Order: sequence, then C-alpha cells, then structure tokens
Amino acid sequence: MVKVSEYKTYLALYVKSILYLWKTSPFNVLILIVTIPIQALLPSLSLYIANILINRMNNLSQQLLFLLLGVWGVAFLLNNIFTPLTTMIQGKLTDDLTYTLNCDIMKKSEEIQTIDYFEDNNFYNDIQLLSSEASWRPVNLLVFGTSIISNTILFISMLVIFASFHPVIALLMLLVLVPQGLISYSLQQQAFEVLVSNSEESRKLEYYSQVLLSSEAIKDVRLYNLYNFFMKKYTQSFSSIKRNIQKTRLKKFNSSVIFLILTALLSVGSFIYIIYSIKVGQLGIGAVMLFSSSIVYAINSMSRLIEDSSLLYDTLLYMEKFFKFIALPSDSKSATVAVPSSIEKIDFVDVSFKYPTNENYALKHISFSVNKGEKIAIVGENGAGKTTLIKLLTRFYNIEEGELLINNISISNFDPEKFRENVSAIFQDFSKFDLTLRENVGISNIQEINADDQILKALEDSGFESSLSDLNTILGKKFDHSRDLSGGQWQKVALARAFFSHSPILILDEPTAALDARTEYELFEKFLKLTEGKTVFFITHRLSSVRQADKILLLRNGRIEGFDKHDALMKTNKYYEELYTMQSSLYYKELN
Ligand SMILES: Nc1ncnc2c1ncn2[C@@H]1O[C@H](COP(=O)(O)OP(=O)(O)OP(=O)(O)O)[C@@H](O)[C@H]1O
Repeated sequence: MVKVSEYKTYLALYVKSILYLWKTSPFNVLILIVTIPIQALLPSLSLYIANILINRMNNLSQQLLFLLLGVWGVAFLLNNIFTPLTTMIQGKLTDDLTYTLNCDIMKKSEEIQTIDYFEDNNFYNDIQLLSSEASWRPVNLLVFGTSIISNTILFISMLVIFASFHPVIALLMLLVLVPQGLISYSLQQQAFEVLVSNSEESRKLEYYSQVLLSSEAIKDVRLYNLYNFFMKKYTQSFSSIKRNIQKTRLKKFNSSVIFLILTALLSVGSFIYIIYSIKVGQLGIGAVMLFSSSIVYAINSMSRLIEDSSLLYDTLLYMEKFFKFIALPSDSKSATVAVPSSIEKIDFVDVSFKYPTNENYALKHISFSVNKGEKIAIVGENGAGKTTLIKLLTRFYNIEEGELLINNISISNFDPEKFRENVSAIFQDFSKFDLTLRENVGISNIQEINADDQILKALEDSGFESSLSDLNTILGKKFDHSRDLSGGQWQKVALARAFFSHSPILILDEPTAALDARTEYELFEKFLKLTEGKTVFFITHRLSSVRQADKILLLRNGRIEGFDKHDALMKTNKYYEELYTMQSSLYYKELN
C-alpha cells in the first residue's frame, strides 16, 4: 500500500511538474488555469438550471424563463467552445514541453563532462528511459494532469448536488472513491515497478530485435543462421515481461469490479430514497433528472479521476527521474583555474585508477612526465591500461588517487570542456558520423569546418585515396545517396580529423589498426613531421612504428614497465626486448 508520505511526495512532484510546465509556456498554462475550472463547473450549472425549469415550469415569469434559458445556452456554448480550445492549447503546450524536456536532458548530459556516469548500469537505465520516453511523457503529464483538476472540480460539484438531496449520499460517494483511489494508486505503482524492474529485460528485448533487423550484425546472423537463436531469446524476454504485467493487470481488473458493484448498489439505494422523497413532496420532480444525470457525471468523473491519477503516477515517477537527472552536479562548476595558453608539461604523479564498475585497478602508481612537443608511443599487451591512461588525460574520468598535473596545476582545477579544446583524440572506436565527408573531418575544429582547402589537405596528408572527391557526400549507409567507406578509408578520415585539428595535444589510440604495416609506418612518419611542436601520444601494437617516437611508455598489467627511447629500452628492458623481437620477424615480413 502506498504510504501517506508517498502521496505527499507525489503531490510535491505534481506541483513541481506544473511549475516546470509554467516555465515552459506561461501564457498557455494561464489559459488552461482559467478555462479548466470554468469548464468543469458548467455541467453542474446546466443541471441546476434544468432542475429549476422542470420544477417551476408553470410558475416562472417570462423574464426569469428567458434569463435561465440564456444562461443555459451560454453554458452549453462555452462547454462546446472550451473542449476544442483546451485540446488546442494542450497540443501547443505538449510541443513546447517535449522540446524543453528533451533540450534539458541533452543539455544535462552535455554538462556531465566525465563519462563514468554513463558506465553505471542504473544511470544508463535511467537515461535510456528518460530519452526514449521524452517524446510522449509530456502529453501524459498534460492530459492526465489537467484531467485530474477538472474531474476533481466536476466530482466535487456533483457531491454538492448529492448533498442537496441528503448529506449521507455525498458522504457514501466519498467512501466509495477514497479506498478505490488508494488501491488503484498502489496497483499502478506495482505496474510501474514491474516495468522498471523489467527495464533490463526490456532493453534485452529491444536488443534482440535490433540484432535481427539492423545492418551491423546481418552478416553474422546470415552466416551462422542465428535467426531462430535470437527469436527464441526475444520470445523468452517477451514472455517474462508479459507475465509480470499481466499479474498486475488482473489485480487491477478485480478491484475495478468490486468498485463498480459498490457504486451500483449505492446509486440504486440513493435513487429509491429520492423517489420516496418526491412522493412525500419533499423534492420536486426535477430531482429525478438531476440525480440521474449527476450520478452519471459523478461516476464518470470518479473513474476518470482514479484512472487518470494512477496513469499520472507513472508520469510523475518519470518526472521524478527527470528532476533527479537535471539536479546531478555539473562538472564544469568545479573549475576554478583558467587553462594555460601553452601546455608546457604533463605530469602523471603516482596515479592509480579503477573503473566504477570494475574492482580491479586498471592503472597502478603511474608516474611519468612529458614536455611540450614530445612524441610519446604507448605500448603494451591487451588490457595493459593504454586506453585508460588516455581517458584520464582527456578527463573522461576524475582521478581519485594521485594527480595529473598540467604545467604543475592539477587537471581537476580546469573546466573539462575548456581543457579538451587543447586535446584532439582519435580512439579505436572513433565515431563514424552519418554526415558529409567535410563534416566528418571538420568536427575536430568546428570553427573552421568550412575551410575546404585545409580539409582536402588533411585528407591528402592522411593518405585518403578514394574516387570520392566531393566533400558534400554523406558517409555511411543511413541516408539517400550516402556512401560507405572501407575500414581503412574510415581510419584515414579519422586521421584527417587529427591533422585538421589545431589542438596542441594529439592522441592516436590505434586508429591505424586497419592499415597494413607499411602504410602505418609511413603514416606515423608523416604524422610526426606534420605535427612538429605538438605533443603527441600514440598507441600502437606494431612496435616497428614506435622507433620513431621520442620516448616509449611501456605498460604491463596497469603498471609502467619502462619509459625511455627505443634503443635504451632494447638494451635495458628485457620485457620490451622480448615483445619487440617476437614481433619483429612478422614486421619484416609485412614491410618487405
Ligand atoms: N569501461 C570500463 N569499465 C570497466 N573496466 C574497464 C573499462 N575499460 C577498460 N576496462 C578494464 O581496464 C583494463 C585496462 O583496459 P584498457 O582498455 O586501458 O587496455 P588497453 O591497454 O588499451 O587494451 P587494448 O590493447 O586491448 O586496447 C582492462 O582490464 C579492462 O578490462
């Protein structure tokens, strides 16, 4: 059962949501605030007038008759006008609200500069839920939110009419509503919890259907004949979700039946009382019409109120997640120091790091220094911590143990966004945007995205060779007339991004893996020449390429195993020598 404190919480959430709505579009909200109560009171006004007309038809003065008919006509007209008017205003408000809500979600995700939140399972579930439902939740907030207000007013006005027959009738109606409302709320809460606890299952469901329908996995699905395999998984997930939801649906149905029987008994009892009162002359004949109409209004508004408030419950839980997300602290606020205009020195001082989702340390006691303009190769076996090191340098994670100093100032003092203006990184899984060739290169220096000459030069430097010479061509497979590239061509586009960037620190995290050894060697040679004066970090598994670096940072199981020039490491570092010798026979084969 839902506790009183929870009702308070949701009432507070409702008010907070209405205020958010007000902020979105005050004028439209104002129109609703005025029209909704008036519209909700119109039925009782019409019924009241009809009651007088029936009871006093023969002894009403001409003047009063016309006045009553006039008021009834105006009420009728207003009711007809208000319905399309509120629908239109709700539509406008929904558009504005959807836009503001989506913008706020995107803005907040931009403000969270580190990416560790995105690797937290709960956070990921929440943000998936928020963004996937942001297009239709606002409609519910409005439709159910306004419906609750108008049905509450309508129901209260009907209670007043009942009370005019006998206060006990009004009281009994209330006694039917309140327990039913409470039961309905708590069932809807269970249904929502089923949905949320299913969200992992729902994501699996979506994933299985995506695998079968998207182009990424199609080759493997065909090759290994995986249709039935994924279909089975899909059906299992679907059945598990359906079972859970069905249970709560059944409970809800059962409680609705009890509610309807109670209401029917109450209505018949009240009607008997009214007929008796008319017979003994206590009530006029109009009471039959007044009661029979108002009972229909009351039942309708009562069930709408219950139904819509329980549906609003879902939306309020959504809004709760939304407000929590919006309230997350933004990293940029912690920035206190301006980023230096020239980055002269980068120092890792006894840095240890583990991912929030992994209890093992990915990096342990890392200490090394790099001066401006140095070219540093980072090498090591799979899982040694190379990419993690780069993720710390790009401030995707906050460093809790040890320090990363930039010109002797801790990196945590800088606004991550401002600091990243100094860094251009091409990761192994660099983004292949379904944008034009120009944009795919130009995004690394967005201010000069239209400098076609420089973009063409960057493409030439990266060795991009293709029949594709038009920078306006959209890459990928998503859009009409777009063209997809080979793996190697995509890597060269990514490299062109690095060439085009003006950042003083460049990072290449194995973007050359799809290139053959000779091309990679030549490319690095060219890259190092063209980036003179810039500080460069490059990760590669091909040790032949690293001979060109000023220094090699050798990592093993998250620790530094060596940091020196190639020749020195060959002489003094057994592990490096082993790795190099093991690979060199393969390189010579590939290079010659
Ligand atoms: N997002 C993550 N969450 C949890 N653990 C991670 C994450 N990324 C990497 N790790 C773990 O951290 C360790 C170092 O990974 P990292 O990606 O830095 O290695 P790497 O040297 O770049 O490997 P590779 O050569 O395969 O790219 C690994 O044990 C890996 O499992």
